[in-house]
Amino acid sequence: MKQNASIVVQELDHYFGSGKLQKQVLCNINLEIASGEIVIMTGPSGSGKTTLLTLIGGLRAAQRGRLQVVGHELSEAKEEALVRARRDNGYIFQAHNLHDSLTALENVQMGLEVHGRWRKEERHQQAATMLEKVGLGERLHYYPSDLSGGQKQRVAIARALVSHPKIVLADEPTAALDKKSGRDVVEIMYNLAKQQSCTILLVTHDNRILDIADRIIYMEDGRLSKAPS
Ligand SMILES: Nc1ncnc2c1ncn2[C@@H]1O[C@H](COP(=O)(O)OP(=O)(O)OP(=O)(O)O)[C@@H](O)[C@H]1O
Repeated sequence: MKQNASIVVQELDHYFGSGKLQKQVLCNINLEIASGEIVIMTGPSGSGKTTLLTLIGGLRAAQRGRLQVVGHELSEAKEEALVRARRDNGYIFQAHNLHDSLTALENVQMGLEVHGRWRKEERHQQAATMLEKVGLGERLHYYPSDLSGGQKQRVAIARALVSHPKIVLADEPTAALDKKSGRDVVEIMYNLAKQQSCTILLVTHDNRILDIADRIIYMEDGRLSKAPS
């Protein structure tokens, strides 16, 4: 194991269902991601990418194998430990998952509230600064319904990164966006992550953004393999 590894996965298997309906979706996954590394995971639909991402994020419990994320052992973690581990990560999904009844500023502040670490004025200030960094300084009080798809995804990025997480997990962050907005969104995410030395694991089918990766990994039939050239 490398000393500065922020994600270590060893001999990880995962199954859905039980009995005759049991289906293995991850087989013997071994993966190390260094701190600050930006890794893109590609592969056919249904190959297990989201399942691996959710296991690493502590969004579901690992069944077999070893999973260590920023020093936390998740393989045998109880629910409370998974909840704590989840708080330490930033998440960006295809559907931005913003609260429609909250403004951009309030949505980003929620990324800080879960930590209970900052006072209200600090949360306000940090969220506003983050929205300025993603180019939405003029839209702090807009509701998601008044923002474009790319702008909503930029709010989601600000929310994911405002607490300076060590890891950001992103699942198809550009899928709902046109080429230009998709590109803008990943470049903003890339620049912020590099400034904050944040590790990113990003799942995508979008070939147009592969160049932002330090490394590309490929999943096929539940196994990690070399990407086809
Ligand atoms: N909650 C679940 N219960 C049962 N089977 C599931 C569940 N979630 C995923 N699967 C199955 O596990 C396999 C892997 O799914 P997963 O979503 O991880 O693939 P993926 O590579 O992310 O696909 P896509 O690129 O389409 O998002 C698929 O066959 C899927 O149908």
